[in-house]
Amino acid sequence: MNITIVGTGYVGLVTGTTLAEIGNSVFCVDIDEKKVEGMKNGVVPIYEPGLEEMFHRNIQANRIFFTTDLKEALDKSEVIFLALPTPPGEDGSADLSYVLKVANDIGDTMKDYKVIVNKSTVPVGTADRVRQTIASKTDVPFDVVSNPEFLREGFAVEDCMNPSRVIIGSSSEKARNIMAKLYQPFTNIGVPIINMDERSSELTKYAANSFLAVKITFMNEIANFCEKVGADVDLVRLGMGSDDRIGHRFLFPGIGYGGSCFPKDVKALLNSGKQEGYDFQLLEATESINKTQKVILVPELENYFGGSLQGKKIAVWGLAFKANTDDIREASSLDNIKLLLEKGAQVVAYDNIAEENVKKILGDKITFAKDMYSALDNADALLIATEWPEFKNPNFELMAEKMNNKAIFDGRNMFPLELAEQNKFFYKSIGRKLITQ
Ligand SMILES: NC(=O)c1ccc[n+]([C@@H]2O[C@H](COP(=O)([O-])OP(=O)(O)OC[C@H]3O[C@@H](n4cnc5c(N)ncnc54)[C@H](O)[C@@H]3O)[C@@H](O)[C@H]2O)c1
Ligand SMILES: O=c1ccn([C@@H]2O[C@H](COP(=O)(O)OP(=O)(O)O[C@H]3O[C@H](CO)[C@@H](O)[C@H](O)[C@H]3O)[C@@H](O)[C@H]2O)c(=O)[nH]1
Repeated sequence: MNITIVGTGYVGLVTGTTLAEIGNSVFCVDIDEKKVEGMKNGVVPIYEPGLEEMFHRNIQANRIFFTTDLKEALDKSEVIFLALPTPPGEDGSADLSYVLKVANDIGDTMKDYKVIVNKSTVPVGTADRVRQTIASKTDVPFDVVSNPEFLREGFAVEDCMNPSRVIIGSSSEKARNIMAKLYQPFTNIGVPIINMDERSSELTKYAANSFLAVKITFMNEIANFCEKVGADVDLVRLGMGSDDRIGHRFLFPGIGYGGSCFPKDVKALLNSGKQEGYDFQLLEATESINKTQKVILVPELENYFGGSLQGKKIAVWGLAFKANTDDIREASSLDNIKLLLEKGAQVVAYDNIAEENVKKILGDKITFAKDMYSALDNADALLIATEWPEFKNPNFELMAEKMNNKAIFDGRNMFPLELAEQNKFFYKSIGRKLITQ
């Protein structure tokens, strides 16, 4: 099939590359000229495990193309995916200007029947607005489909190649048949297609993300309470998760959830609720708890240093909002660094993959170390903000040699408490206690 993808970010580029991988011809459109030029020259603009190899393979096979010209791509394709940003506006509502602008441009240029498939995360009713926008510009027939994306950053290629389900929100049988044909290589391997109306499909995406944000937040509260009552969250987590109605996933406590999706989507659903006169109290609480949780270790650091962080040198391991990505949107590391700087501390950070993105916003306010150990030179404490695997089994002897103080504040519960104790480190993690029997 010939496909256009509008927007080549995490969703668009990975969707485009994987659809090319299964044999389609894919035309990727972006307004960012530099990005498009780079991709034409083989530069992958984001970090996603497995993407680079697949990207080059499909360029070589002449199955994926890049352009800034929407019209050129539209003329060649029957199915048009929208993978455009829907960032939060000032009131938290999803900003639909990118999606509606492209809908408008499609209406202006479309010459024959198209299926417009929205992959962006959008509030209920957006498919209707896209339909109205296009219809106001043209008499050419078309259909609009809601097809929310559930990929996780860091596993985007794996998730796109092995989706848990494909949601198709459409009232048009013709469009549903085209989508079924497009996704047939996945249904073939047992992935269910769930057909529904556009509104239910749009809400499914917000409901799924908000539920996961609530699940994490609930566990963060349990972890905080564990500390009050002398329980260990790792054991509670295992005990709870073994009930398959609960499951083990997304029960890991830490310094809050971040990323480009959970914070934004919780806000957007809250805002949609308000517009309909519905008060999502659970989401209100989730948002507020997460804000506090993100910086919950800063007061601990202050206490450790007798109340002031003035002049203290704090090493931060990990800047990305989670491991295996260069994405720093709403990363807990940034909230912590901002607060540490406000409190007069100096920050030396280490994250090879996300460093460049942080430099763009923090510039010379902090310094960057070339490896995890040199970040510790004369550091008064270490704060771990991202669960990069390389932090799992560090060389404690080397750490002790480099640091002024043997103090670790671990926002991602990276290693067993026993390990820190054996190495005589002060070690504060989230909701755990040393079990000695
Ligand atoms: N990142 C994720 O993990 C993820 C997962 C599922 C769903 N989503 C949703 O998918 C959507 C896209 O997210 P993303 O993270 O890929 O965004 P992104 O910001 O990484 O990428 C968006 C791309 O769209 C381009 N763009 C903007 N206006 C354009 C226009 N008029 N024409 C062509 N290109 C244009 C931008 O230049 C950018 O390259 C959002 O609604 C998001 O909520 C994201
Ligand atoms: O047990 C857990 C699991 C995750 N997190 C945090 O939650 C955030 C989000 O993690 P994750 O869901 O793995 O990353 P995303 O790439 O943001 O993916 C989410 O958001 C995407 C965008 O909508 C959806 O497509 C995915 O299904 C959904 O998992 C990160 O800050 C993690 O550190 C925890 O604190 N504890």
